[in-house]
Amino acid sequence: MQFHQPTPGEELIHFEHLQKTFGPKRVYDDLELSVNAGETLVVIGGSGTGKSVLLKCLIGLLYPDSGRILFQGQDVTRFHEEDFLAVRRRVAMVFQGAALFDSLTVGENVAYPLREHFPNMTPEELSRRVAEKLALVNLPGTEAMMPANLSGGMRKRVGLARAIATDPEVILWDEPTTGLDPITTQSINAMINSMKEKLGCTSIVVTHDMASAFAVADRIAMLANRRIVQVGTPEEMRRSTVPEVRAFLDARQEELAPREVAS
Ligand SMILES: Nc1ncnc2c1ncn2[C@@H]1O[C@H](COP(=O)(O)OP(=O)(O)OP(=O)(O)O)[C@@H](O)[C@H]1O
Repeated sequence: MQFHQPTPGEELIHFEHLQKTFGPKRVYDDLELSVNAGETLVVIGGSGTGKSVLLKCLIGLLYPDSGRILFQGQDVTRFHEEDFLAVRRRVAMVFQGAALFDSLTVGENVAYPLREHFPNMTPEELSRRVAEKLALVNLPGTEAMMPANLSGGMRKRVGLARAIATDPEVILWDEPTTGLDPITTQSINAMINSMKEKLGCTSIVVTHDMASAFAVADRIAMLANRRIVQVGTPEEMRRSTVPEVRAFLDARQEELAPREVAS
């Protein structure tokens, strides 16, 4: 499967009339969403609304019941496993819990997708690429460390280095800041922004964390009632009058507001 180098701003991904059920549970009715090359699109929505399922459908871990998912105009829902290899080289997923192989060193973790996608890469080239990606996530020289000896934030960054090892054009971030302290959260936000600025990557970020959403988003899409109810810039979303968006943001506002302390 061949894809061309996307031009910034062109429509890269289009979820079209997507329907998905799990048994009696309907997750999407008629979901529509476009993602443009070079942008960071954040998907927000309540728990269980189908944010992660959207990412999994894009890389073929799940299939929609009907509708299409166009990647540069090609319908990935019709792809066979071998075609998805080409998609997965271009679209990398950073999983919620970093999902490192605990028995492998940091360097071997980052080299893993390179060995899978480029079996003929020389050991020198492998080491060079691994060192380059670890430096990009501010973990230079950590190749020999074991995942068990890393902090949560470092594990996330190794997970990111592994995800970007194959130089993907698109990065999917599933709850990248969940469970992290404010300082690590900031460094992950900075990482998302720098992937766009330094490497021109397109990102889709799924998150509950509105502070993080506003820190990284070019556009925010809100998933509710089995469809995307609004897509807009952070400013447009802040001023939204769409009831589902208002209710979601107002609830988050209360969570974020400092609590009054009774004297
Ligand atoms: N493989 C699966 N088999 C059955 N049901 C599933 C599967 N994957 C997801 N679901 C269901 O689909 C719905 C959407 O799940 P999804 O993980 O996308 O939600 P989410 O919006 O990412 O939620 P959260 O924010 O809590 O992670 C949920 O009801 C979930 O239980």
